[in-house]
Amino acid sequence: MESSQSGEHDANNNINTLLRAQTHVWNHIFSFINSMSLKCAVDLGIPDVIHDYGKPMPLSQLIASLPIHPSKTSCIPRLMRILTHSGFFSQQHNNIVTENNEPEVEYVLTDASLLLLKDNSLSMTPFLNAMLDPVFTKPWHQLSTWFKNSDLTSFETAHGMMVWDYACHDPKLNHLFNDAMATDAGLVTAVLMEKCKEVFDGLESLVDVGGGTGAVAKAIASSFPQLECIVFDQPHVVAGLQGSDNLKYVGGNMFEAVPPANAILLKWVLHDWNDEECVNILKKCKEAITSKGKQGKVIIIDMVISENEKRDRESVETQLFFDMQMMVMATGKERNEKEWAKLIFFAGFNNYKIYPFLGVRSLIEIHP
Ligand SMILES: C[S@@+](CC[C@H](N)C(=O)[O-])C[C@H]1O[C@@H](n2cnc3c(N)ncnc32)[C@H](O)[C@@H]1O
Repeated sequence: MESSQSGEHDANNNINTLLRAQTHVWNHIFSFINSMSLKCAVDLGIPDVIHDYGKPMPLSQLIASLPIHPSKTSCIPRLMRILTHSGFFSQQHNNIVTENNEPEVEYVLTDASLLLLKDNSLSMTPFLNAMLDPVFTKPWHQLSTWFKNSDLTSFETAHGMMVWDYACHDPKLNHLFNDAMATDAGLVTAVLMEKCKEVFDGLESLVDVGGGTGAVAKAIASSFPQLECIVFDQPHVVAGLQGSDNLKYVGGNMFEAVPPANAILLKWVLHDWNDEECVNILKKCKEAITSKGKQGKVIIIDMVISENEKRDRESVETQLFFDMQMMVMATGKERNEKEWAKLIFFAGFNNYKIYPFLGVRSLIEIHP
């Protein structure tokens, strides 16, 4: 009797384990539904519509305000349900009833959807638009093919050229990508000014290498009016951009030469490149440093991957996502401290200091 009961118990356990495993597999197969539902809500302007309403927005008002076909109205609650589940909206129940006397839900924004508002200076919408553009999602379908061929990146397998060449030849992608990068500047510079302003103290000149359209350098130049800033990037990226009194744009190739300055900033640049390429970039930066002592430095802003369980699960996942993104789109990777130290010393620098103040990223200061 006892053994038949324990046999039943084992069978139940087995079934539960299998059902849980099945759910796990389904959730991973369908992970893209999170990204695509979010993209749809942003395309429809849902965060802005709720924000402009100025108070918790009843579902019926939301539906009436959206540019959708009348046949789709019953689908909006379903879109809102998954995005509420994933933390982009939250629901309030204020005893409001619809015309049919049914309880009506009201929606408010969360911290995450505030970051998707069009007019928020920290808006991440351009980043979402670029990363979920078919040009950037197509290489994921080629990933296993890439593992079997000799192409440098899966992006190359999908598009026949490297991402930087694609951007050079396609002005639409060039803008999409540059705007995506610029969205990151506001938050990063706010944190820099708050938590490690001393890194910029005493500098007379700074070059932001791979500085894109200059969003970060502009913020630094306005916080430190005595600092001469240069945004250095590929010619097609900086073409036609206007500088200011203490900021100018220079086009060039960081593998050939970097304009001279006390300090060189490399934000979100080295993770695009493999170790050998990084050492070459760092050597060019070292040659460009004009100042001795603690003013002469390279300031790197990138991830330092955690080796142990110090980080929460969501941050670890973000770092792993970025690492895969660098493998698929470029020749780069996200690095742990040991890997950073190796690059830094190989390029001829003497020491480094990590400021872990930037969420999943860090500032690494290195001296010749
Ligand atoms: C990931 S983006 C980072 C942009 C910016 N630093 C930021 O954090 O928003 C990398 C930048 O490196 C630039 N880049 C790529 N190859 C380069 C080269 N050979 N010389 C100079 N810049 C280059 C790209 O044009 C792009 O703007």
